[in-house]
Amino acid sequence: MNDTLKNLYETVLSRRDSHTEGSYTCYLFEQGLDKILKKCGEECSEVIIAAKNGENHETVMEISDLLYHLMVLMVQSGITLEEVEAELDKRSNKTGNLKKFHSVDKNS
Ligand SMILES: N=c1c2ncn([C@@H]3O[C@H](COP(=O)(O)OP(=O)(O)OP(=O)(O)O)[C@@H](O)[C@H]3O)c2ncn1[C@@H]1O[C@H](COP(=O)(O)O)[C@@H](O)[C@H]1O
Repeated sequence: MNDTLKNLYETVLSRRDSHTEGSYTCYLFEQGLDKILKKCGEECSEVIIAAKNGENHETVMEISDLLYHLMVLMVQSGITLEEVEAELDKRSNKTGNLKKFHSVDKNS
């Protein structure tokens, strides 16, 4: 991914404090958290439907939409990309997670 997500995050962050004409990101920030969450939910559902239908090109498009809207949610909530990366790095040090998840499934 190189710096793609980082660059996207930086663009979204810069939009939060600007009033760029015609910017969809500015529109989302103006609408607020409920709108951003609604879009995250919609895009998530669209990923599921596209994947279920085996439409890989469409799924890539929807995953990209979802990642973008998650970036907007992160900026809105004051969550940095570094925080997510740190959590993923922490998890990468731990393997053999199957048993834990399996026992959770059994109890649900
Ligand atoms: N990655 C994206 C991106 N992905 C999706 N979208 C927009 O997300 C919207 C979602 O489409 P929908 O049909 O679901 O929603 P809609 O009906 O248009 O709008 P709603 O009323 O439902 O909110 C579309 O308008 C897309 O253009 C994005 N808009 C912006 N970016 C990035 O943000 C940057 C800045 O964009 P602006 O803020 O528009 O300048 C861009 O250069 C991109 O890097």
